[in-house]
Amino acid sequence: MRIRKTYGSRFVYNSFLKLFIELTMALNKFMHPRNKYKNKKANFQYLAIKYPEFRKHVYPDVSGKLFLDFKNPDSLRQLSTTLMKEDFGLDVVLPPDRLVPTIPLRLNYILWIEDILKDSSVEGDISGIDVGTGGSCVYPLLSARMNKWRFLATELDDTNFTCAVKNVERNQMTNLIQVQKVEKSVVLLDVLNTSAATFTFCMCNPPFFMDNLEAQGITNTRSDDRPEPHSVCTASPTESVAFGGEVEFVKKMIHESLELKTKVRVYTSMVGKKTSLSPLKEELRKLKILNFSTTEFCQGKTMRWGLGWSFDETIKFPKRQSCFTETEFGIMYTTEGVAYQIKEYLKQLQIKCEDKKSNETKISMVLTAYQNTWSNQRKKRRHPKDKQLQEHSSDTKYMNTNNSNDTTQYAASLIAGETFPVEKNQANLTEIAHKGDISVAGETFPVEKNQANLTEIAQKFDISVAGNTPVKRKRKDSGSSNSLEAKIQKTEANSQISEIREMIQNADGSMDNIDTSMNGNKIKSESIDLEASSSSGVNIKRCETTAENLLPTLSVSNNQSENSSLLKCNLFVKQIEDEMISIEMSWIDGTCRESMNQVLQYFKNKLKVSA
Ligand SMILES: C[S@@+](CC[C@H](N)C(=O)[O-])C[C@H]1O[C@@H](n2cnc3c(N)ncnc32)[C@H](O)[C@@H]1O
Repeated sequence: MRIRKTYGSRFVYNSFLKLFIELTMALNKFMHPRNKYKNKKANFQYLAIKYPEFRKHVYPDVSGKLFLDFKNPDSLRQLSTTLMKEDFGLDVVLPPDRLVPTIPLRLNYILWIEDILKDSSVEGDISGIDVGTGGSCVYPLLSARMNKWRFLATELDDTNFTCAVKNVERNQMTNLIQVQKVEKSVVLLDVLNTSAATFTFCMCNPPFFMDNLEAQGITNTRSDDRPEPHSVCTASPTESVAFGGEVEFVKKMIHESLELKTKVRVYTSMVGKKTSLSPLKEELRKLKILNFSTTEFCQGKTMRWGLGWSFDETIKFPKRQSCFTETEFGIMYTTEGVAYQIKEYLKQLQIKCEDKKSNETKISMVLTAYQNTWSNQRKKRRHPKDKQLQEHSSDTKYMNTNNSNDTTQYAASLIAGETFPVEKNQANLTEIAHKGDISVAGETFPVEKNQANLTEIAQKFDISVAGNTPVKRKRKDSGSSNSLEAKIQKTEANSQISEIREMIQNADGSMDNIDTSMNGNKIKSESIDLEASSSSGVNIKRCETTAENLLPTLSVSNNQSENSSLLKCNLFVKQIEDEMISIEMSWIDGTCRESMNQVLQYFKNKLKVSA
């Protein structure tokens, strides 16, 4: 999994943040357990030695490892034909400019049908219909080879039809597979109405796009900032486009099945988009077809979904097993899964979470936090002693002490968390300064003059810098330095630096424009704009934080009233594309807007860690 981006919306200043979770982790481990490619990746080295045609499509890297260009349709075609030959003994020719079947993914579908039949105790002579078999005739050929199932394969496209017939003949399977040319308007009816034959199941990989514009990617829902797909789409418009796309195609199948009823014992179809499942399930319910089920097919970086329904009560669909119900912080690529995981984090953070109206593609909740439990987590893990210090801080803030040295020492400790706070402060600041210019009280200190800047900044923050200033110093604005408020502000100032540092570390990349302004003894962080260069970068924009805002973060108060909340915000987990989930937060109320950034950043780090 990859966490791609967070950003503050432009239309509401820092009130809306988004985190995209792109589901690009290899899905192989979620392949069907009997899929032969689950634990055995294709061995390009071996295949290149054995098949000269395949050899032409692989390239070695510097270490000698062979690669295939998944964006080259010819290479994909060669890979599929080679795997069919090597692993199934099938001689298949795929027409150019037509869909190239991905063998491991096609196997997942066949294995699911095997499961349905097994769970329903369907044995003996098995016959299936493959609606739109393609030029490869891949499902019938593989199923006939694996299970000796008989097939009626239909095809609309002339080129595909001719090619499918030849592939069947080439493999001497005409006794098991019959390919039939069909007309556009119907899916199953024409084929079955004229015959008394019954079938055990039907399967279909429908044309997925609703029109040529969608096929060309002009009107699809893919967001601009997503990376290019891993492999090229090889399907031609004639085979990939149908009016209304896959939803209308499968709906037509559902309606036709109402007429055909048990002439086919199990109706199934694959869909290429998860969002297609909801309207199809709705249609089934509307038509009172209640014996239905869905499944997930996972392979490489691709996911597809299966939908099955039946009018035969003896048909039992295998218990739905989501690829992503691995809990306890194994990533789950569904809105429910991500929401579940986020709730676990919220529990750990003691952030109140109230569920709001949700549906399959959008889960809503309202979060309320009364104290900052998310900052400096890394440090807390590394230095449990700091926790004591922080607890100590919570206590001391109620103590009316005049010992400003203690406060300074503690403030330094918060940053350093070590026995030698001064050196650590230096390291912190150096690290921040190295990332870019630092602006203090409206003045910008260029990155080239780090050392000079550090001394000056340190004075303003009341932080000692090794070699330049004494270890313990008093703030210049002594008027407030002895007061409780000053101590908290000072502590928070340092804590704030620490947080910035942590954000920098967490963002996995170099930062530009760290702009931390100090205004007297108040911190005003006008803009923390962290743009990481890495793909898992974080871009947290425009956050406004003042020391006054931050004060409640130290109030580890027993009085957690709504009014004193540090952060109250909406959180939405949304399925925005098949392979993309977003976590969005929008501000409702609270005393520290920056905290919303921080909590989102916390999720980002945790999700990444657990991926
Ligand atoms: C997405 S392709 C799937 C091909 C193949 N089954 C596979 O999985 O690789 C869809 C196929 O359905 C065919 N097709 C479209 N409408 C059809 C219809 N009404 N009846 C039969 N085939 C159809 C297309 O020509 C195309 O070959």
